[in-house]
Amino acid sequence: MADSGRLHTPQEALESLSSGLAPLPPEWVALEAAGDRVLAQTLHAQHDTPPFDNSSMDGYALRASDSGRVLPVSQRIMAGQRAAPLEEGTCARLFTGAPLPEGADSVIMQEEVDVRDGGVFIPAGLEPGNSVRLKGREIRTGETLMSHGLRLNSAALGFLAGQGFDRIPVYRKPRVALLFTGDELKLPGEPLAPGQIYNGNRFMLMDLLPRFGAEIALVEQVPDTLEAMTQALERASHHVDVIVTTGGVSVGDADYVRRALESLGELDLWRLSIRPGKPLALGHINQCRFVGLAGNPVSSFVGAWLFLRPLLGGLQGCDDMKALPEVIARADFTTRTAGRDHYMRVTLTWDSDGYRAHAFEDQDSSILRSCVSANALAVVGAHSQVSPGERIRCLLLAS
Ligand SMILES: Nc1nc2c(c(=O)[nH]1)N[C@H]1C(S)=C(S)[C@@H](COP(=O)(O)OP(=O)(O)OC[C@H]3O[C@@H](n4cnc5c(N)ncnc54)[C@H](O)[C@@H]3O)O[C@H]1N2
Ligand code: MOO
Repeated sequence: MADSGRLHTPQEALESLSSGLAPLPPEWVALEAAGDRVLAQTLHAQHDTPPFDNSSMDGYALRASDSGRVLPVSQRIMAGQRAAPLEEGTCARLFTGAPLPEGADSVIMQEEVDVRDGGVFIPAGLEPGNSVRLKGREIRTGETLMSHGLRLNSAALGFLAGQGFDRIPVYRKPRVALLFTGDELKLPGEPLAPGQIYNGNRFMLMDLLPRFGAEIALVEQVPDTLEAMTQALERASHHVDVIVTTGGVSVGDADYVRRALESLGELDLWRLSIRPGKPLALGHINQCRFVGLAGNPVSSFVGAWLFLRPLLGGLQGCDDMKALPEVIARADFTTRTAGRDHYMRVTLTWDSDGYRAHAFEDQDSSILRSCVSANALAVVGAHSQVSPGERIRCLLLAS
């Protein structure tokens, strides 16, 4: 049972989330579907890359010791062709990526030669190895190609393709249920009656969580009753790895989420000493993790970056997602905080003095506009003051 009396630190929330956290089972996926997935095995090079010595220039291959004279051209080699051994005292016309013929040890680019009747004049002093990309220069057979836990970016996919991998072992994506509370919520396209608003969190989280590797398996608008929320949580807990709710975790008369959770599982922690996002609730129903984000859109947004990203990262076996990258920036604003640490939405720009942080003027947790241009969260401790030019810690919003 969570201690409802005091506010918890973000560190305590992260510790609660990481307790018993293990990657989901691995699965094999096609290379083209492996972008942003996390490697479930360390992979080793299956062959040397490049697989053969080849030219890095359009030009001529020769024995470096033959430079300083006119050499007849004995063959022409395009990329993708097989080369014959280089005849003594000749050169081979070849192009970038073409295999170096056996016997040649050097390439000269075509701009540096003089093509004459009967051959090509090669200036003296050519060094062996010139403009040659040696077999295995990038990686050799058996060397570690990529380590378990790496999140695969576009370059990694290209590199794996270069090694001939067409299927990749990755951790299963966490399946997430998104449950929205709030009888005032409608969907864009529907008319708004007095007192109603559109469900912005739905579209924000459906876009954001897949960027953290989640598969959105269920999206539901739950009526504001204890029974409806209990039933929705119960149903979802059988189908997903993580249930995310927004709204209904504070102290209002319609805030049923915690009670519904406690009737089915455990509330591990409730309320953080942060702004925005104070009423965050963490818990579980059997193996299914529960994260109750505060309903204010900025509270949901910030809570997703600070707590759902590391949780989803842990379920995918990715250590890099445990914490957001940090930089120090100079504040471009003045602020004074009360009793909670403030995660201010800022736009970082770079100038000759380093990073500069511009804060959106209205930092209320209902103002999602403050997040639209934000690329970082500036962390300002409780009971403190920031003046322009002061150095502040900023967490980069890099998924
Ligand atoms: N007496 C107190 N009142 C409140 C406290 C408190 O400590 N004592 N905490 C405040 C803080 S801080 C926050 S944050 C909010 C969060 O409360 P809930 O998580 O219960 O959220 P709701 O009350 O359901 O909604 C808050 C606000 O956000 C709007 N909302 C909700 N869902 C969505 C959505 N999907 N898309 C767009 N907007 C949404 C909702 O209409 C409310 O305006 O509680 C404070 N109150
Ligand atoms: O904690 Mo609430 O998110 O400040 O408004």
